[in-house]
Amino acid sequence: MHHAELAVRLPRIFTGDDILDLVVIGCGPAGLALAAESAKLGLNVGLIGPDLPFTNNYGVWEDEFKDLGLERCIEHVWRDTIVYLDDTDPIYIGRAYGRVSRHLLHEELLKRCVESGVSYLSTKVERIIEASSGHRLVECEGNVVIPCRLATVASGAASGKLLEYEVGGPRVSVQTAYGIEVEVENNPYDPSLMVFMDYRDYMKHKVQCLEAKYPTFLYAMPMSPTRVFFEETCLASKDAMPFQLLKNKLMSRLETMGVRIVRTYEEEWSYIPVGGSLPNTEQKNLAFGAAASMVHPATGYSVVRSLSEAPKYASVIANVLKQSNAENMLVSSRISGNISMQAWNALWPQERKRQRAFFLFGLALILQFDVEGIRTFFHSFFRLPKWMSQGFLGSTLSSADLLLFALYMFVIAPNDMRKCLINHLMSDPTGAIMVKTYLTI
Ligand SMILES: CC(C)=CCC/C(C)=C/C=C/C(C)=C/C=C/C(C)=C/C=C/C=C(C)/C=C/C=C(C)/C=C/C=C(\C)CCC=C(C)C
Repeated sequence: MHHAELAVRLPRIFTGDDILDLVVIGCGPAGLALAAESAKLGLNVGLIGPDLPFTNNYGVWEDEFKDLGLERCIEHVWRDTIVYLDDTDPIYIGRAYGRVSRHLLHEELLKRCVESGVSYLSTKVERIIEASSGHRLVECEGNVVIPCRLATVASGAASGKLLEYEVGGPRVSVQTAYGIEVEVENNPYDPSLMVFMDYRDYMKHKVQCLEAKYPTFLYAMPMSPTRVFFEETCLASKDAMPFQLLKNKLMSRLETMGVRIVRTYEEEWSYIPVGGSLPNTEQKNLAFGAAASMVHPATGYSVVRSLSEAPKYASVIANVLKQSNAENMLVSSRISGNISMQAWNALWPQERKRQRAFFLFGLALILQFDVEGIRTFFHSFFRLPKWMSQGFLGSTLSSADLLLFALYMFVIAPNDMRKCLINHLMSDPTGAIMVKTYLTI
């Protein structure tokens, strides 16, 4: 039912010689949100990409989604969120968590596109080139060419061939997860609490299997006393953890816990590249969402950030286009070369780069821990004042706040962990890069 909705509900891009103000490539949450917000500002916007339903189950903090005016897209809310690290008392985070209905979110973003007058073409983009007039020409499958003044790539982390990234940046790591929504007997989890992380050692009293030594955790959304979404998650690893391994680990975990699956509704494989380089901010094509490296390197979350930055980024794009219009009338017919750069600088100002350098340093820290190390680390993380841990997860701490965050973490961490933090700062290359980025004005 959700198939072909974009094609049915949005007017088709007219492929004559009309020049669109903006073409957005990619129909995920980031692409749809940016297209709608830009068209709302009066731009003539075309959206290009395959017409597919959203496939991932998004989990969000309820307050963040409410702030975006999207609470009606949440299909289930847990009044609190819980973290189990070991056999000591669990940690209550004191924050409601929601499961986003991917159908309602798709529907809502599509509605915003319809209302603001976005046009659409269901096809694959092959490359984007520059016309002699300075316009962008978006070349699609079947020799269809769409001229536009600016093109923004928002087709996720696999947008590589349409964009250039800084060379020599950090290596990409991967967050992988295998999930199932199931009907079960013996669900041990309270249906009023969302299980953000369960890092407990479920194999403690058993012969250790191969999978047990990997530091993965269980993310669980009990929808009712018997229906649960379980997801075995590897927060980050240098090489993607094979899905089969995650699946085996989930199955033996559930078995050890005495949970018996009586029916499977859905299976999910999630692969999220984290870290990696920033896009080259001198290129003429723009990017947004995961394609623009907006995924939080230390958590893998990105949807809320893309949705919340879409209005601001759209207004930057509208302004640079307006400005270049005025300049063109005065000077020549050529689009001035630096308009893309202004948009890039608005997306990745030096302050954002500092924050990201800190997150990459955090990601490298996580990568080197074994299960025991991760438990000790998160014991400290979840004891931070709320504004710090929430701000870290939501990317809302300034670069100065992040230094305070690091110092606080150091103060409350046990001695071994303190040593580890300082060692990491002194010896990991991401530490030196972070210091250098912080010192660049
Ligand atoms: C479907 C989808 C979308 C998905 C699926 C998958 C999943 C389920 C996922 C999930 C995820 C999660 C849950 C995540 C979470 C995360 C977290 C919590 C994270 C956190 C992190 C943290 C960190 C990184 C931190 C860091 C820290 C640091 C770096 C610190 C430092 C410090 C120092 C260096 C010290 C200094 C001092 C002086 C100088 C004295």
